Amino acid sequence: MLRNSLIGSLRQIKPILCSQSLRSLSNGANSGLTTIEVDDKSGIATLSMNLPPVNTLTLNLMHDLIDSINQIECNKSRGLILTSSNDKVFSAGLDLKELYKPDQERLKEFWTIFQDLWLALHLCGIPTAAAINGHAPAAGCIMATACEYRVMLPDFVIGVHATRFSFLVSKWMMLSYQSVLPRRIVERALNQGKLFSTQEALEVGLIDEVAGSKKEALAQCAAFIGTFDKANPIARTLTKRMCRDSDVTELLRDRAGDLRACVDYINTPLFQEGLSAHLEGLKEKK
Ligand SMILES: CCCCC/C=C\C/C=C\C=C\CC(=O)SCCNC(=O)CCNC(=O)[C@H](O)C(C)(C)COP(=O)(O)OP(=O)(O)OC[C@H]1O[C@@H](n2cnc3c(N)ncnc32)[C@H](O)[C@@H]1OP(=O)(O)O
Repeated sequence: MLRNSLIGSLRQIKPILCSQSLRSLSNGANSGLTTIEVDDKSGIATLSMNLPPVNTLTLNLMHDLIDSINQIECNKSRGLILTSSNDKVFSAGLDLKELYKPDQERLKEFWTIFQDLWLALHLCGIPTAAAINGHAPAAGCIMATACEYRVMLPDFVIGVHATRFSFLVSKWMMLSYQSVLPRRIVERALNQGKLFSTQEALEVGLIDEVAGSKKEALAQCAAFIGTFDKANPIARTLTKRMCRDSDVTELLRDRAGDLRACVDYINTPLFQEGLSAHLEGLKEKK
């Protein structure tokens, strides 16, 4: 709903009628794979992904995330912190099972909702931060880079390691990475399929801070959100959207073309063989 209105005019204040009252953040029509907690004092909403074992981005989780982001925006929270209920994994990225020998219609739906999720995070009108309390590979990293600030716990990895399995990424996913890291580092990291340790991520600027615990990470994200207190919220939202306009336009100008290219690529033997080997590798780990 929100995303559609934004697609019409990126520069407009979101013209939505939010009828829910502040703090009545039920998870209504969604599958309950996310939870929202609003801090009464700060007004900041913490959005947790809660799909064991590793928060893979399934259709349902992505649907719930988009629904929750909309609810948080509608309820005029002061900011949004994205995190995980799992203490080892922020998100394992896209659900690989959806990409293996896929049903074609379902694959289209899957990729479209992934595009929607990226747009929802990118265009979220309120300040956003990611408390990365576990591993964040692939789309887990892309979600974090769509937020405005990242705080990560030690001894985890983050990055887009797609080339290790003969995967490609769409240009808008690369742009997300590139909005946080210098182009030369993105080019090298994407080509290498590099996963950065927490310390390496801090050194290159992929994350903004390291925290000793999840509680500290949430506090550091909240402190970041507090830095916008003096900004007019409408001016801030418009400025954020202006800053992100070219990346978002890259996807919006040809969503259907992106979908076609992805579906075509996912169906290639190169992709399917790489994915099969990757899934085997995950099984053999045990
Ligand atoms: C113009 C052209 C454009 C082309 C674009 C085309 C296509 C798109 C291509 C790529 C898109 C990339 C984006 C993605 O996000 S792809 C997803 C990549 N993610 C991964 O590779 C992560 C794999 N997982 C891990 O590395 C580990 O699980 C992790 C470090 C996250 C956690 O380790 P841990 O030891 O705690 O847990 P595991 O025992 O490994 O996992 C538990 C359980 O979960 C299963 N699983 C893990 N990750 C995934 C996943 N992403 N999808 C589905 N299932 C996953 C794992 O197999 C275990 O299952 P089981 O054995 O218990 O049944």
